[in-house]
Amino acid sequence: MSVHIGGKPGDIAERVLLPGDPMRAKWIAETFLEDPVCYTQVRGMLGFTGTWQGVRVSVQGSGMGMPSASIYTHELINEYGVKSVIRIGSCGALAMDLNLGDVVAAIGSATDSNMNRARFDGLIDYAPVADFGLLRTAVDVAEAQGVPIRVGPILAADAFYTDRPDLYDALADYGVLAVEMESAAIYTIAARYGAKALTILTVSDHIKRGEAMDSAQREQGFSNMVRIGLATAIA
Ligand SMILES: O=P(O)(O)O[C@H]1O[C@H](CO)[C@@H](O)[C@H]1O
Ligand SMILES: O=c1cc[nH]c(=O)[nH]1
Repeated sequence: MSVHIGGKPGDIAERVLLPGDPMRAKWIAETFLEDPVCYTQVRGMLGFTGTWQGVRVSVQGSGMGMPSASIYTHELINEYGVKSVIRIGSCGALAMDLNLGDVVAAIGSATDSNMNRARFDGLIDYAPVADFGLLRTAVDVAEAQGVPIRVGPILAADAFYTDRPDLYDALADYGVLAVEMESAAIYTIAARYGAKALTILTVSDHIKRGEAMDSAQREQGFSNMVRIGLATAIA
């Protein structure tokens, strides 16, 4: 086991879906995977391995925010040999033409996190980006599944409750589609250690319009995103 994941070597597939919420990991495993086995419950951050369409896939909760997601991404890649991580998350939309339930694929991730400034000594504004092959596959499988997918940049924010909504307005002016809290760290760590990463999100809230999904909308919207994530992972 690693410091934060209880699985033995070999318990985790090379392809991992990474939802923030460990209960979403459980729901994905029980709803979509065949023969899911829970390999970790450390800190309640559940992880499962099973198969989808005959291919081994794991689903690992990563928690909220970049410090937490960094730990799981780092250990999955470096301790368990994971080759691709696909974040499956919720987000708050900034773009006015996005609606609740829409699926977004993050081509790149701006961030207010200090983690990359520390990495590059404050001298470089590193640009965390998706793996192009995974992104292209996700777009293709979404099209094949008949699910519209919006590709564009997002913001990975440290704070869920912001004191600076004016900055969100400014980012929207630059085409930033939505806000979540993990993608920049996942993209950076995957790049650093030679793995592939993609973030796929479902719009659970519209920040500018003050809208939020109800539970029925969440389930259907998240199902679309999970199917795209799984099909991308095994392609
Ligand atoms: O739905 P998840 O994957 O947790 O993602 C979003 O939801 C959490 C905030 O409610 C943050 O983790 C944010 O990134
Ligand atoms: O508004 C939102 C919704 C989901 N996740 C976020 O980080 N922000």
